[in-house]
Amino acid sequence: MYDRIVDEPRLTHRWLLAEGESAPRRLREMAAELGEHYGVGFSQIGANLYRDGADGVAWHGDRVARERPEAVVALVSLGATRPLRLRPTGGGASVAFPLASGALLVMGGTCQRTWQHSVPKTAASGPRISVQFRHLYPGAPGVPSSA
Ligand SMILES: O=C(O)CCC(=O)C(=O)O
Ligand SMILES: [Fe+2]
Repeated sequence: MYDRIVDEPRLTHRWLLAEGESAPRRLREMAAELGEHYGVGFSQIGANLYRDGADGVAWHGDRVARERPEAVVALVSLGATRPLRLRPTGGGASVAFPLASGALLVMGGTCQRTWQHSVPKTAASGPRISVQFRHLYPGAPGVPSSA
């Protein structure tokens, strides 16, 4: 995701907790509680702002997947309801998850390798923020490649 080019008109930010960056308290609390629940140490928090329907993100799998056989990516959706779609990697029928404000979607197992996800552009939408929680992977910023 972060090292290759996908169509992503939207505004993004990341906090790298593993590098000692401090995210807002609420987000750190969410990372801690979700991590405890899913049994992983979330070490980075991402936030995307989709300003309107013209913002979106094209089909992709998150980079964490290529470094690990399995990965947990948890995301919390805030604001306008936008569908997050999932399809088998490379194509095929997709399934849509309309994420209302406050919805939690967790992608686990091999999902980032064997499936792709996207948030398609749409004719009209109010603003939406997606907050994602990802865990350490070798070679990630601040993580030795042997980690
Ligand atoms: O907007 C979303 O909920 C998905 C974001 C996403 O797939 C990403 O940032 O990698
Ligand atoms: Fe993603």
